[in-house]
Amino acid sequence: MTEYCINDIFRKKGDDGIGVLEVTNLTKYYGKVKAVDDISFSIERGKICGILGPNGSGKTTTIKSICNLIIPDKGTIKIFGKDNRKATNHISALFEGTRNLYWRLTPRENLRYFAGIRGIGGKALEKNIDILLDRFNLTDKRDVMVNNLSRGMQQKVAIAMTLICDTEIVLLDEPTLGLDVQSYLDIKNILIDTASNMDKTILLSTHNMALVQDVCDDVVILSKGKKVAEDSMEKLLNMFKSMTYEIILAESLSPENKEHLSRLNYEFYIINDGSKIEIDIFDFHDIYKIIEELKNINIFIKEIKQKDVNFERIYLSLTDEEVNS
Ligand SMILES: Nc1ncnc2c1ncn2[C@@H]1O[C@H](COP(=O)(O)OP(=O)(O)OP(=O)(O)O)[C@@H](O)[C@H]1O
Repeated sequence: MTEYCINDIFRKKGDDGIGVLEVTNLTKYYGKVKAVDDISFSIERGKICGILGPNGSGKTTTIKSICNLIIPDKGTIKIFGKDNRKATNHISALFEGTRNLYWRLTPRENLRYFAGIRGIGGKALEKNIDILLDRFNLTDKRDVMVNNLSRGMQQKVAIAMTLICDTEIVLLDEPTLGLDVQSYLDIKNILIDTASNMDKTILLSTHNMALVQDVCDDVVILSKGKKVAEDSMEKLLNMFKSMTYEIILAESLSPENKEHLSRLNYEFYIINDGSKIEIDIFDFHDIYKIIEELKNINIFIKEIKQKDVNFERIYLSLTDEEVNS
């Protein structure tokens, strides 16, 4: 067994901009189903990248290909420039919640066992287990059987397992599924802290758009096996901010008026029982056309303002766009 040789598991991040993970033209068929269709993307060191998409869009297939659990039909995956099949020691992964845990072991024993599988042991490991458990607020639970911990605590132990081997890349599939608000906030903060203070590069698959907006630096969006977007969170939010308007009406829309609006070729969101409309436009002139349409059906506008957009709206817009095209 090798001595755990990390001097400072919580070292500061450095060398931003290095391409840690590069996926190029990844394609995978299951029989006749093209699960992943010519996807390329890359992630920089120390960043959290969200891989998102509707059910069946190819996220798990992509993540499992990166871990070398699935052999793709086409494409390459490079970890620090090396073929991923020769670089699995740089990756830790968490799939399907807490399935990596042994229920009859304590958090400390789980972490020790998991590190042991990768040949890590010794006094330094014990010290790092303590540091990790402290960071996850689990010190007082370190000797309690995992079976007797709350769901949120179990999830935190499961995430800690992906960090104990100190791999540069951490892949997390739905890390906050089914958690209460406090556990969700704990894990959200741990993810941000992990990427920025532990120098980890995280690829995160989740359907929780609030989490994505809160923690991700970059996002890759898949739909039906194809990549439909790859950009920084900041750019996407800025881009869509200038295009989302809130229109407050003098009175609520009648069912006939709602139907009239639904027939127009715009993405309307009717709010507050019809007294407010939100709309995403892609051409600035459209806002004048919409004002005109509302005038034509005798709807008076109290106020129009540009709205802070949330990522969920962007996600729906990008994935719908692909579905409808
Ligand atoms: N082992 C398999 N055999 C056959 N088809 C599969 C297999 N695994 C996945 N698929 C198909 O491949 C496509 C992509 O599946 P994948 O699990 O990668 O999507 P996903 O985006 O992770 O979905 P979810 O959000 O539901 O987990 C789907 O059409 C799915 O039915």
